[in-house]
Formats: sequence, structure tokens, C-alpha cells
Amino acid sequence: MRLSAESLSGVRGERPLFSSLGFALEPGDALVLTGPNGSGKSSLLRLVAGFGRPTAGTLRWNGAPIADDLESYQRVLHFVGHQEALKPALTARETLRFWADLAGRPLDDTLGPLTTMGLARAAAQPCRFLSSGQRRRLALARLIAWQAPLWLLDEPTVGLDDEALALVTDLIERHRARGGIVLLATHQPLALARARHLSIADFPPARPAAATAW
Ligand SMILES: Nc1ncnc2c1ncn2[C@@H]1O[C@H](COP(=O)(O)OP(=O)(O)OP(=O)(O)O)[C@@H](O)[C@H]1O
Repeated sequence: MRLSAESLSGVRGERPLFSSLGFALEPGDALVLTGPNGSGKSSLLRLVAGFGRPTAGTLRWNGAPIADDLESYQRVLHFVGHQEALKPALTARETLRFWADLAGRPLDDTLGPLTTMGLARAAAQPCRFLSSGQRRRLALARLIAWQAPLWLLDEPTVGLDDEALALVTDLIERHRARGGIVLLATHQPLALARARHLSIADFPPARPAAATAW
């Protein structure tokens, strides 16, 4: 299992964000994306998730460009973005089941992942009654339910209390210990062992060639 990015350039809208960016991740690796607001961390994660194409460079999964078979590639990853996309009328438990069915990965046990995320008592509550931290915990419960090998996490800890922060750290470390790969963006330092860091600011967009002065 190997995820690599070679000479990647990305834009969002019209704006160039980074260029010549590269990394290679193998089982057990964690790469933490850092950089100021608006520098392109979410945009990079979206590219790695296969939502959009880089303007240059190649993303590879096990050596093959992800664009060659995006559907198969997207089955091995789990992306947790900023938006939890919860349906207000569904309970936490129904939400997990709904997501599982939508992804074509039916679940035997919905309560287990919710319990792990400290949501057992909220399992029967409609999502409209969940707090923002509980909503975040619910989005993260999907990671436990699916066990995809590649986790792409965009600021997974926003709005979480200390207990949930420790839970997420533990989830990530257990995932790595099983041979999983994690790529995450965060402004909040996480206590991950031997995590690598990549600052988007170290890969500034290529400048257009300067006009010749006469
Ligand atoms: N939907 C969009 N359409 C066009 N431009 C966008 C869109 N979303 C974000 N951008 C722009 O893309 C740039 C990079 O945004 P991105 O969300 O990737 O940064 P980030 O590093 O994740 O920021 P933050 O730390 O604030 O989450 C910003 O300049 C932003 O204004």
C-alpha cells in the first residue's frame, strides 16, 4: 500500500495554491499538513480524495495514477471534511446506517462505533438535537465503521473537547498500528508518534516568467 504525490500543482478557482509538491506514504505513516488559513490544505486533501484534478503532477495509489481507476481508489479511502452533512430528522444511529448504505457498505453494528466515540446516549437522538462536538464525533464514527486503509481528515478535531481529542488521537494511532495511512490537515497539534509534517507554504505556486524589461 502506497500513496504518493509527484510534482503536484493545484489551483482553487483561478488561484494557484502550490506547485512541485510531493510526498510518499506507506503503511503506518501519518502526514500532517500545516499552513496558514487559505494556503491550500483542504484543496490538497480534496485532490488526494480525487475531487478534482491537479494542474500538474500525479497522484498515485500503489504506483498507478489514481485517475486511471478513480472508483476503485475512492473505495479504499475515507474522507472526513468540514461539513458533516447530517440529515436533521435522522438519529445518530440511522445516520450511520444511511451513510453505510449510501456507500454500499452495509453495517451490522451501528452502536459500536457510536459507543467508541462517546455517543451511545445520543444514538437515538435526531441529528438536529446534536451539539456541534457531537456532530463532529458522529462524522468521525464513520472511520471506525468502515476501516478504510487510507484516511483523509480535514481538521478532524475542530470543536472537540479534550476527551474527544484523545479519542481521535487514539483512533488514528490504532489505524496506523494496523497498517493504515493518514493524511490530515490541522491547526491543532496532535500527539501522534513519528508523524511527518508538510507545510504548504514550502511549495509556493510557480510564478509566471517575468516580463522582459526593455
Ligand atoms: N469553493 C471554492 N472556490 C474557489 N476558491 C476557493 C473555494 N474554497 C476555497 N477557495 C480558495 O482556495 C484557497 C485555499 O483554500 P483552502 O480551503 O484549501 O485553504 P486551507 O489551507 O484549508 O485553509 P483553512 O486553514 O482556513 O481551512 C483560498 O484562497 C480560498 O479562498
